[in-house]
Amino acid sequence: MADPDPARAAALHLIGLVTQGRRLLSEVADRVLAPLGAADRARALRLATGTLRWADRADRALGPHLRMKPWPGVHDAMRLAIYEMFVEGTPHYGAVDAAVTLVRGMERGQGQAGLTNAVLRNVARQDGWETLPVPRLPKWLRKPLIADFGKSVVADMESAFAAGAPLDLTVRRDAAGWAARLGGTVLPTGSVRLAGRPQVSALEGYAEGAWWVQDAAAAIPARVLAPRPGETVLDLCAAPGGKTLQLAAAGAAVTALDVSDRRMRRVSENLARCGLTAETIVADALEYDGGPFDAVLLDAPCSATGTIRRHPDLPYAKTGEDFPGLFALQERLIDAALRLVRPGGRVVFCTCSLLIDEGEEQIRDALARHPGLSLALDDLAVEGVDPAWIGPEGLRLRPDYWSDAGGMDGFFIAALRTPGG
Ligand SMILES: C[S@@+](CC[C@H](N)C(=O)[O-])C[C@H]1O[C@@H](n2cnc3c(N)ncnc32)[C@H](O)[C@@H]1O
Repeated sequence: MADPDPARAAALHLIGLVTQGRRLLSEVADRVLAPLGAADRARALRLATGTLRWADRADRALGPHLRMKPWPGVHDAMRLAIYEMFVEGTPHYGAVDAAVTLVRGMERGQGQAGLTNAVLRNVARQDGWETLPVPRLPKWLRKPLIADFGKSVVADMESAFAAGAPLDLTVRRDAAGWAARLGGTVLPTGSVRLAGRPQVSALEGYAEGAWWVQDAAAAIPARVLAPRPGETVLDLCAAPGGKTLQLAAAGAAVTALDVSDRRMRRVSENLARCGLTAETIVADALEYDGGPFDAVLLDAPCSATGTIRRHPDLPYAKTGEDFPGLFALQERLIDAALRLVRPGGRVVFCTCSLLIDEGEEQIRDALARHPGLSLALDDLAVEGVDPAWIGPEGLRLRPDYWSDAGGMDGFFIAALRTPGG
């Protein structure tokens, strides 16, 4: 029996941890990929991510050839082979043989190898991959999104998730110059978008911190906060620090706080690379009592459903069961942010979520809880933001916006003013 190719074996292991173990790739990838060399690590991650991105369409291709659902591990091996054949263009016999080898290596897998071979050969002979529907979100997420946005918008979001995400950079100065040097384009909001998937740390400007990787949508909250030089700004959930860097680069006196010591080290590394300074504090925001600050940025922990373009594992790893706990935490974090800002100060609340419970609803509830708190909708009209994206509670960014230019992460951003001052 041929040995399985290590990158494919690691990819299948990762896929199983997501689909059966309900773990996010970000939680398990480092450990699973550690024994591999750099090239195999990158390939395994690409195969796992791509397979999960296209798994729903692979299941449609498999449907006519299966009388009953295969074992979960066998099912994932079939999805991997189908992804390789139809998306990566791997020669069919190679992808099928690799899947059969992987299945043979499973406990009691000998008996499943024939089925895997027969089914995959049938799928390989079938035309029409491109005409199958765009991969759909699972019901637990699709249903609430349809209730909030309608079927056609959700279909557009699903197309954006299938398309994946380009690499966006926030540059400290001279966006046009860096776009020209790196072969990218300047987006309407000022981020630089690169084509392809270059190795980030090898690009010109990385080592000296002339720019950092940050999705174009994720760069907007700090622009909405618009810190002035010398203002005291608290970045309340700061790690890994993309927004801290923006605030510090604008000349604010930044305090960056996060509950995670490990993640906070990333903030310090990022600040050091960019030659920027901020006070860094590892603490629970709910217990922190510094300040008061001129402004607070609260990028709250959330479902991260706005980032599925880059994390197609999320719909398979999550079920939505743990989200109500996040909604409650967001509410308490908003109250903490309002306590830490000076009277008449600014609070920008944001989440990389598509769920209105983590956006519009949070703001409606906060306004009801805090008499005198007001919205500063004008602050949301930063350069490049389409006014049509601004709703009564805040700025709703969707993955299907800028679809011709590569989309953006889903985000909700609200600008609040405390009374007094
Ligand atoms: C969405 S991420 C922040 C991303 C970050 N603002 C950036 O731009 O790179 C949410 C962060 O909230 C932190 N967090 C969660 N609960 C917290 C709490 N109670 N106090 C402080 N930080 C918390 C997490 O550790 C995580 O780093």
